[in-house]
Amino acid sequence: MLDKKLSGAGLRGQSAGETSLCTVGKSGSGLTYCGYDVSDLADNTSFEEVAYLLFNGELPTVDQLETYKAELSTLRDLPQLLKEVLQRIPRDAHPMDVMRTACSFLGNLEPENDFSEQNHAANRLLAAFPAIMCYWYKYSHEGVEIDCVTDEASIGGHFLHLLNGKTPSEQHRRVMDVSLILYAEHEFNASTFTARVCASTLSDMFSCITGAIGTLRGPLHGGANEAAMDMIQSFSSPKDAKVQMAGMLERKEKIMGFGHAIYRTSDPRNVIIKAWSEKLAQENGDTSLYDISVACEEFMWDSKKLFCNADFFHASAYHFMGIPTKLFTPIFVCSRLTGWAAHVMEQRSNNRIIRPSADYTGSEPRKVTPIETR
Ligand SMILES: CC(=O)SCCNC(=O)CCNC(=O)[C@H](O)C(C)(C)COP(=O)(O)OP(=O)(O)OC[C@H]1O[C@@H](n2cnc3c(N)ncnc32)[C@H](O)[C@@H]1OP(=O)(O)O
Ligand SMILES: O=C([O-])CC(=O)C(=O)O
Repeated sequence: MLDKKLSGAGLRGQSAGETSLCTVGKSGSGLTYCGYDVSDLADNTSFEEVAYLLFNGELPTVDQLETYKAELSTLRDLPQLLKEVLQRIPRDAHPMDVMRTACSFLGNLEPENDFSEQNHAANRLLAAFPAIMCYWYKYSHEGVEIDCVTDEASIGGHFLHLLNGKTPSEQHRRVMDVSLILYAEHEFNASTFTARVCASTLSDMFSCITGAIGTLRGPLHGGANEAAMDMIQSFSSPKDAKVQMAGMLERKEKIMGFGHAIYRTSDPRNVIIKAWSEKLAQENGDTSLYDISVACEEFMWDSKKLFCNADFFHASAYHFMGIPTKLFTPIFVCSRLTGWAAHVMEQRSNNRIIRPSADYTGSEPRKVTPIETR
């Protein structure tokens, strides 16, 4: 929204601390990680380089990257006890609940004993999340117990390989990589702030990340990409999309994948993932979903000056790669974990317990009346 107010409820516009990890919505450059523009990172780096950057403050050299990727590869497999827990989670469970439970359970099996283990804990989750998601999905939906290890060099390729049981195309690998880069970090968003609040009590990494997953789950945050997909699929044509969306706005319904708490006129990630969605549409011979998505974008801008956030064109891009809609938000977890963990480390490095105050709006002081006379 052009006249968006960066103040008021929801702590909007208030500084809640310092970070050297990210800027969001600063004039000139929309989104930066450790000083690098996200579009530069999306064009010229891999997700593992971005993870390294967020955890270490600098991009890796060739040798550092090779060592880091080799370390991550050794951390991909899941302990048998975790596989057994995943087998017991029903097919109709929400996949974000699966991620939340698995993260918490891994924290029981391999606890972070002290903060010197924080990088290992973060890397373990980063390496294991794709297998957690795919192991549960394939077991509960297809009765298949997958091997959690692949020879894929990248996390994005590893995920696609686990999901489809075969080597992904170069294009799909690259789209996953870009997607994971785009979702990696976003300053004091709701889930990251949750992680920092938890970290500020000196809790462990697994608790911080488990809390963050629960916060990302909601449709106003990470859950929007799935909700956007359901909506786009319910439209039969670009014209139908515009008619239906007009009705939704009239009924004051929120349209998922549009608007943002910080950006006012555009989300810098949208143009990047939209371009990939278009390429994938061409590859798939799609003649409706991409055009419908573009019609939604035009309609929302023309009627409400609301723009697509990162989630909107992720929906069609993931769909074109054959990813089931219910896994969209868990993929977001695989990526944002890097931002969450980096913020946990940053909070720990200069900590004071996060404990704001509230403006009281309740009743005046009063006396308890005996229960029989109330
Ligand atoms: C990765 C991410 O987490 S990105 C966000 C993903 N979430 C979504 O896509 C959900 C849909 N979007 C929204 O609900 C909101 O835009 C949020 C939660 C992202 C931001 O919320 P806010 O900062 O409160 O929004 P903002 O101040 O811009 O809202 C201004 C007005 O636009 C309306 N508005 C904002 N977004 C939308 C939307 N997607 N559909 C319809 N109306 C909207 C608000 O209802 C509000 O109207 P009002 O003044 O009549 O109450
Ligand atoms: O910053 C926010 O409020 C939401 C978010 O995480 C993102 O857009 O990636």
